[in-house]
Amino acid sequence: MAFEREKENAATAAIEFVEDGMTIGLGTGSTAKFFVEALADEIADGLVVRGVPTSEETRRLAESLGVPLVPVEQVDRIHLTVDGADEVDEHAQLIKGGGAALLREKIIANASDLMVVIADPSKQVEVLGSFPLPVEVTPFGFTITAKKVYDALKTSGISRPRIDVRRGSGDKPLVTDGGNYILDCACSVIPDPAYAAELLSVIPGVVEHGLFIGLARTVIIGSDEGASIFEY
Ligand SMILES: O=C[C@H](O)[C@H](O)[C@H](O)COP(=O)(O)O
Repeated sequence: MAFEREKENAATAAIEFVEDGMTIGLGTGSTAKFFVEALADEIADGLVVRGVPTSEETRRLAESLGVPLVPVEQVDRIHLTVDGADEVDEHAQLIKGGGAALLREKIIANASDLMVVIADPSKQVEVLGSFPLPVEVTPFGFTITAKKVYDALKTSGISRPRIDVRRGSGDKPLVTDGGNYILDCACSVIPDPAYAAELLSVIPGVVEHGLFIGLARTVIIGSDEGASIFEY
């Protein structure tokens, strides 16, 4: 797998943001996995924290590693969330959802005192959009919703968006943890992510989109030797 060392170094560096007694949002994906593993090592050494997983995949991983979890309904404060990203630009705006976990990830990140993004250098971009933007939609009426998503992306300045329903096993639409579908929107360039986010958010049938604007305050980029930390 590419960039494993860089991902692991970014994840390990994020441990410095963890303090005893914290409730921590646990992100999803191959980079977040390294963080959950690093956290499990700290817990084995005596750290006392509780995790709130952002996907069933992360819940299973955390349970298998002995990371104590708290049901999201019982959480009154999340001190920190550490999560990966598919793209991060120089304003800490993100595309997320490559692993179909964007809805829970955004709920938890938005509820956290601090969101720390961990990534390898391949995720850094000048302008968001090379990675197809995931948009989570309700199965009911999803073809209608897809047309509205197309119109919204055009209005936001994307010249020729291309939208595909993400497929899972047996070529059926992939179903998220929340029971929804994902539209992958190839945009090439998203000239105004905040405007695109605003337009997508008001479409009936759109449950959530993968643009994370104004949520990440810290970005950690791993390298072969260590990691660089950027504060916003
Ligand atoms: O839905 C998945 C998440 O947004 C992931 O955090 C994102 O896709 C990055 O994953 P990875 O660290 O595997 O590249």
